Amino acid sequence: TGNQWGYGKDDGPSAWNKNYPVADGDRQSPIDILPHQARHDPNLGPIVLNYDRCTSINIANNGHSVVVEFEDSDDRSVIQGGPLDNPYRLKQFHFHWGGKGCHGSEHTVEGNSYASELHLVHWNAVKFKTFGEAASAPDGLAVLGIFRSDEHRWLHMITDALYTVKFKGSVTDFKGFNPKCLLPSSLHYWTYLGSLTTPPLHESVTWIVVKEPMIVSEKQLGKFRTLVFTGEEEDERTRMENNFRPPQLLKGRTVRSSN
Ligand SMILES: Cc1ccn(O)c(=O)c1
Ligand SMILES: [Zn+2]
Repeated sequence: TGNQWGYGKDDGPSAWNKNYPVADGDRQSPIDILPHQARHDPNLGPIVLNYDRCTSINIANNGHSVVVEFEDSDDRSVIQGGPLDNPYRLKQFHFHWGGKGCHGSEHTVEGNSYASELHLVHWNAVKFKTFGEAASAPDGLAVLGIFRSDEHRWLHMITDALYTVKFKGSVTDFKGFNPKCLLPSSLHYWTYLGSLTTPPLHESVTWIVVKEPMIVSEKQLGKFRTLVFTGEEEDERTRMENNFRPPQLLKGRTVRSSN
């Protein structure tokens, strides 16, 4: 009904263009990254993350993923540098993952998927007044994508909280979590202009995909699969997994690489 979408056979990525024609647009995400065809750009400086004063608020199951929201009423936690012309405020982070052990990342590298992908979503509060306004503007969002391949010491803080958000619509407090602990040591990256990977698929994202994957264990990934897409009040329990969109056409875009 209406703008209802999901990852199933009938409401999944191949059906999204019915309600969201931009799905067939010229800067859609994710993409398959070909490192040897990425243009090394010496002008691309390092990514700078100022998360030390970030304020996490809650963790929620929104029926598509598990999301940790942050206080974004000021510039307390921002990403800047790299391809970005100004600081972008951290709004939320969430994950995409696969079924039992198989692929699950959204971006792929030379056709290879990782088990999962973390997205840290930021918005351009210099140019726009609200996240909603930024989300539909070409330079409105910056999403940091981090591949997740096998045991991560800090991830237990997330996986230990997942049982509290098993059902769609559940929200619990999640304070004092700094997502910097989820990042790999080196922040070398690929960057390109793309879109949200879920409806409404706005072509508003400057993607910054970190090359080095973070390590999570199969056990930890298994805990993400204890979540369900459906609400507690619904009778069926549809396990939350394979909530990723496959790679989209590059359509002439250039992918740049930091050093
Ligand atoms: C804003 C937004 C919404 C969904 N997803 O998957 C994203 O990566 C970013
Ligand atoms: Zn995402």
